[in-house]
Parts: sequence; C-alpha cells; structure tokens
Amino acid sequence: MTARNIDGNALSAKLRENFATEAATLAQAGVTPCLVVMLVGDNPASAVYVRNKVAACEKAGIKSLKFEYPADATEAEVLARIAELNADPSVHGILVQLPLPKQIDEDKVLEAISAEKDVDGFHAENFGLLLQGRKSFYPCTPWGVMKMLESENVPIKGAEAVVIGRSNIVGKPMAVMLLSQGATVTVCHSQTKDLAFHTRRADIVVAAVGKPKFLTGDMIKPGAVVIDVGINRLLEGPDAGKLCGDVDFDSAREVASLITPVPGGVGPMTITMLLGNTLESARRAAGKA
Ligand SMILES: NC(=O)C1=CN([C@@H]2O[C@H](COP(=O)(O)OP(=O)(O)OC[C@H]3O[C@@H](n4cnc5c(N)ncnc54)[C@H](OP(=O)(O)O)[C@@H]3O)[C@@H](O)[C@H]2O)C=CC1
Ligand SMILES: Nc1nc(=O)c2c([nH]1)NC[C@@H]1CN(c3ccc(C(=O)N[C@@H](CCC(=O)O)C(=O)O)cc3)C=[N+]21
Repeated sequence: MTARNIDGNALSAKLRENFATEAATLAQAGVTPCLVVMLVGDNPASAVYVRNKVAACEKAGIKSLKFEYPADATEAEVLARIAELNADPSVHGILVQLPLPKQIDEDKVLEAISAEKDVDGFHAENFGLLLQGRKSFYPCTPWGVMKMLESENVPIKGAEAVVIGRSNIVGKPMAVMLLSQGATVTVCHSQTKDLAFHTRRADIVVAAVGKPKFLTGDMIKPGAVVIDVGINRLLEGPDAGKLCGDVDFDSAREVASLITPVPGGVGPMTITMLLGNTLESARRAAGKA
C-alpha cells in the first residue's frame, strides 16, 4: 500500500477562506482582530515561525504586532509587557513564542497571559477546561491535527491511538483530544520500554518527538493513519537546510493508509487554528461569540 497524503496547505486554505470576511465584519463593528506575538532572543527557527504567523495574519485581515526582546531580556520586562497587553482592549490574542531563554520562567510567563487572550491555549485555566471537556482555547497544533483527521473522516471512536511525546504543548493535549473523541489512547515518551510494541497496535499514530525520521515503517501497523508533528531542520547530509518530520516518510508511506507530509502538513494547520482562535477571541470581545 502507498499512503495518501493529508494536505495541510489545502485544508488550511479551505478553513481560512472565510477568515478575511469574518475579520472585516468584526472590524466594521468596531473590533479589529489583533494578535500580538512576542519573541525573546535570536533563535532563528522561532524567527521563521513568527514571520509565518505575521504574514498569515495579514492575509486574513487580522492585525498583528510583533514585540522583540534581546536574548538577555529579563523576566520582569516580559511580564510588564504582558500586563500592558492584558489591559489593552484592542488586543485579542497574546502569543509568547517558545522556547524562552533560561533566565525566564516559562510557566510564569504563560500564566501571566490573560486566559481570555491565550490563543495558544497554553494557560493552566484553558488546559484545565480542555481536560474537563469544557470550552476553552484549544492548543493550536493538536487541534489542527483533529481537524485533519476529521477532514478525512478517520474514525476516532474506538480507535487505538498512540501519541509519541508528552509535552504540554503537543503530546498531552493531543492525547486528551483523542480521548475526548472516543479513542483508546496510549501516550509514549522517552521512558517507554518497547515503543514499537505500542505503535504497531495503533490505528492512529501521532509523532511529536523532535527527532528526525524517528518513526519508521516497520513500527507502523499496515493501514494506520500517521500524523507527523515534528519540525526538524536538517543540519547535515544531502538535505541539509531542509525541513524534516519525526516520521521516516519514505518507509512509513509504504505501510500507512494516510500520512501527513513535512512541510505542508501539521505546520500550516497550527497557524490556521491560531488565526481561528484570534478571531474567536475578537468575536467574544465584540459580544458576538
Ligand atoms: N507542526 C507544528 O506546528 C509544531 C511542531 N512542533 C514540533 O514537534 C516536535 C515535538 O515538539 P514538543 O512536544 O514541543 O517537544 P518536546 O521536546 O517538548 O517533547 C518531546 C517528547 O518526545 C519524547 N521523546 C524524546 N525522545 C524519545 C524517544 N526516544 N522515544 C519516545 N519518546 C521520546 C519526550 O519524552 P520525555 O517527556 O520523557 O522527555 C517528550 O515527551 C518537535 O519536532 C517540534 O519542533 C512543535 C510544536 C508545533
Ligand atoms: N507559543 C508558541 N506557540 C506555537 O505554536 C509554537 C511555539 N510557541 N514555538 C515553536 C512551535 C513550532 N510551531 C510551528 C508553526 C508553524 C509551522 C509551519 O508553518 N510550518 C510550515 C513551513 C515552515 C517553514 O518552511 O519553515 C510547514 O510545516 O509546512 C511550523 C512550526 C509553532 N510553535
């Protein structure tokens, strides 16, 4: 079998079709949707993502502001700006690009963002609501994955789902969303004893590990759906400089039924869901949600 791709660019384009109209309607009602992205330090990968986010906002008619801080910025400086943005009614979304330099406490910064403006869905309040199955801002990457599965009518109820990775921003919320939708979920991580034992049983495998070509075809059940969240920039070899996922695409696609490519898979969906959350926040501010 050769798997079919789930095209994250095409699905994103479809979902973003109405965004500009919605943004214009809100603007007419006096609420111009606005996302603020904060970038601390000079991580080149982060700079690229921030640029992508800002460009996507512009296309969708969402105002975006970028605040950049040097790598030696203090936690107090960052927190002061967040307090200012929390109080500013013209701002609907605040995103602090991760990772942060080590002198800054990530948890403290994420908790400082007002839950109503937490369009990343990383605040403890929003994460708690997600766990309880209540409405919140959902983390963009796992939510984008759910939309990809939905677009292909992949059955979730009763499916065996394996998530590799247990981070707060991808693995954990991904597992919770699959669980809420009725999958039987196994979460694997660096302490898992026999990873392939788990992945070979899975109808749906999500790889969020941060290791290029980590999940190979021999670890996948024939006909499984393979979701590659990984975004790794290759540093050496013939493909140096190119992006590569956590899945060994060539071997995996011979075994899977559906697979997400990198680039053009989960990445663009993350940005789409971020724009969606920002519009939702603006709608709430306009009293139209
Ligand atoms: N497409 C997108 O929009 C996004 C992509 N990403 C990408 O997704 C990937 C994961 O990101 P993130 O969750 O933030 O990464 P983290 O580094 O925070 O988490 C990685 C997870 O993988 C687990 N892991 C590491 N090594 C192994 C192993 N040998 N076997 C099994 N599990 C292992 C870790 O386990 P342990 O907890 O035990 O250490 C950890 O839970 C990265 O490539 C990142 O760039 C991230 C965000 C958005
Ligand atoms: N607070 C915070 N929120 C995040 O959502 C967040 C973050 N910090 N830190 C870093 C990760 C990573 N991430 C990506 C978003 C888009 C692409 C993306 O657009 N990828 C495209 C192309 C990228 C390219 O060409 O470089 C693709 O896969 O096709 C990738 C990765 C969001 N993250």
